[in-house]
Amino acid sequence: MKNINVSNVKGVGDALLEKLHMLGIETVLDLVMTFPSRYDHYEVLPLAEVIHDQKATVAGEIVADGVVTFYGKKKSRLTVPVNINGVIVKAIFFNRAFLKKQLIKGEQITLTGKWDQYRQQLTVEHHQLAIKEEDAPIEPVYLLRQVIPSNRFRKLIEQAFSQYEVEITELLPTDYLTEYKLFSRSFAYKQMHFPSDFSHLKQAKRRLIYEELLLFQLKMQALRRYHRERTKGNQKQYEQSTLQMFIDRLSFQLTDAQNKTLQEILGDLAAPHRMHRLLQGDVGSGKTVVASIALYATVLSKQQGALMVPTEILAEQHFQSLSELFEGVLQVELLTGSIKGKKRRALLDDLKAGKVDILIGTHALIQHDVDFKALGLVIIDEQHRFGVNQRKVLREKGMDPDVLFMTATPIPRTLAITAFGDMDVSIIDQMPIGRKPVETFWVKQNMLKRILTFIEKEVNKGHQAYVVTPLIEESDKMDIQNAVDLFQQLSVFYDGRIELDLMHGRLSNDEKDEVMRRFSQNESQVLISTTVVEVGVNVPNATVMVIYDAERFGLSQLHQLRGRVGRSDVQSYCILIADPKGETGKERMRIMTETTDGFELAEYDLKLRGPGDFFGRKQSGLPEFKIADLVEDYRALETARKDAALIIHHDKLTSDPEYQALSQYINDVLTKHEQGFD
Ligand SMILES: Nc1ncnc2c1ncn2[C@@H]1O[C@H](COP(=O)(O)OP(=O)(O)OP(=O)(O)O)[C@@H](O)[C@H]1O
Repeated sequence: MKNINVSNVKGVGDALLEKLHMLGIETVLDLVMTFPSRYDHYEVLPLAEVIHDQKATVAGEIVADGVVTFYGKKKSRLTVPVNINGVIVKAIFFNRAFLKKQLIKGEQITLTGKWDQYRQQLTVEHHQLAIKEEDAPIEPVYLLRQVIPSNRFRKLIEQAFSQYEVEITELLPTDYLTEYKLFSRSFAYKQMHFPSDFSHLKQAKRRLIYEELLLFQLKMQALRRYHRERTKGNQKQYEQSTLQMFIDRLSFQLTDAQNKTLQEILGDLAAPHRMHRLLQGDVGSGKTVVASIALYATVLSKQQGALMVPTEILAEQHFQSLSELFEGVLQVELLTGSIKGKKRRALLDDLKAGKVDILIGTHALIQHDVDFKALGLVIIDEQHRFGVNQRKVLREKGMDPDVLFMTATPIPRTLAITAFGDMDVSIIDQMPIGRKPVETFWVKQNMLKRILTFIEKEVNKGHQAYVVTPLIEESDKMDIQNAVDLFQQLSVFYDGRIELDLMHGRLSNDEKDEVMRRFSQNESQVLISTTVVEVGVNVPNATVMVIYDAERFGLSQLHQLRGRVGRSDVQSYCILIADPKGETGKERMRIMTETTDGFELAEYDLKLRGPGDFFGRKQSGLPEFKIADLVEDYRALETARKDAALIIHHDKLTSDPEYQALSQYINDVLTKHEQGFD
């Protein structure tokens, strides 16, 4: 079925084929899987309530056999007189002369069509013999972008079913159908297009949602198992005691959660398979140090490590902190887009010769001319799934290192098992000891003076502050203007009492580095910035985060920004300046003041914005489901996940004919993966 070209459906000529292609329909399966976007349902109305020139459903009794008249080439018109609520109405059927035999005197009939009050006639689109309220036809409505008329499309689907229904073979083992009381696959598909009634439609959807989620979970889990069992990693061997000494020398003790995740990661490094793991932890929970230890273990086993981050500021910052951490022990280098010419050449030579132990950078790290001597571990920080393609690039370069993804965005469980279902996941669910939750306030613009005075007080205590200006999506220029204006306003207010600095995307990299250096060494105390400081910036001495026009940000983003403070044991504050108009906006500000738990905020954000928007505009890595909805169908997702795990680990998959279709599906997934097509 999958491979039958849609041109095999009777009636599909070249012109129609082209239109179908425009709709992305290539195969018969694509066609029958183009489900209606909604269903119209017309209640049976008394004739007196039907409005002229509008579509409605009425019901009555055929009072005489119909009469067919032919006109033009092959065109016909069948007129059937029907008594509807005591009025004799002409029911007109165009080009369906064959109905004459069925629509005979005395039959009860329900009709849907356009009503012409003056001619007392109804141009019928649907009809059904027998009258029952609940029998009013449910009309599928397709999203066809006016490429193909709906009627034509419906006919085409009917035709596809009449030719190929038997080819819609069952995927699920019979046990599943029985246990969950699911429709068979072909029946469910057919009901989606031609529902008998709403209860059938619901059941058809239920079946297809389960199927879609199960296949997806099977794919993710098969890939996960593949990474664990079928890949050959480079098993790392090193002196445990040397690593332990390094951990003992840190200026703090690892939290239990850090220790646990570290053990999981070290376990992967030592194991024969390739690591494909996500390290998740709320802002400031201490992921970077765990990553650093993993990098150290890699180098101890005579391999190289790479840390890839989304922005140059972050690359620079990690470079600084890892250089300090490994001073005199390891060779740490930085590679970003702004390192060019001779310097870059020399760095790449050293890298190839194995003189560099750890390379930190942006995605410049995996450009074609960057070759490692023995790359053993790549850590990819932030940006959901942006690493997926990177992994492919690495593989194409002949490198297949262990990969650890890190994210500070707490991802609701539903999304995590969907977006990251093919990975092992380690979670740091605990903050370093002594951290106090950031106190958050929501204020209006007219409180500005008080806020600035508050900042000054904090600065006088030796602390620092960020002031973040709004993100205006349409214009980068306006962002900067906002920041510049604010900088001037604050300069006037503080009148030289406080050292201020300004950071935005248009500064050169050297200028950005200098601004960050000054702020992190407390040479400036207030950093006015656009959102470039959002992720990862670590200046533990900063205790105040002021966010302008906070209503413009998503909750996750606000949480990220707030996470720039509260990174030591000193009490920190976050001030949201916002004047949201709607109730939802107000609710969002309120919840920010009520919780500092990233997971709680994420769940809330998901409900508010839906899964598509959750990760923001960037490519999210979330699959697009045809009918399932990650929020609504959460329970089905859980069931599918459990079932997929059972199926994957069951020997039945290879031996039992009932499981053959699923087994084939998994083989296809893995073959595609091996060929690099996923
Ligand atoms: N166990 C610990 N005890 C005390 N301080 C710690 C501990 N672990 C990390 N830190 C410190 O906490 C701060 C935040 O740690 P780190 O930058 O690793 O967090 P992160 O999870 O990467 O944060 P983010 O996602 O916000 O960038 C750093 O200054 C780090 O030195």
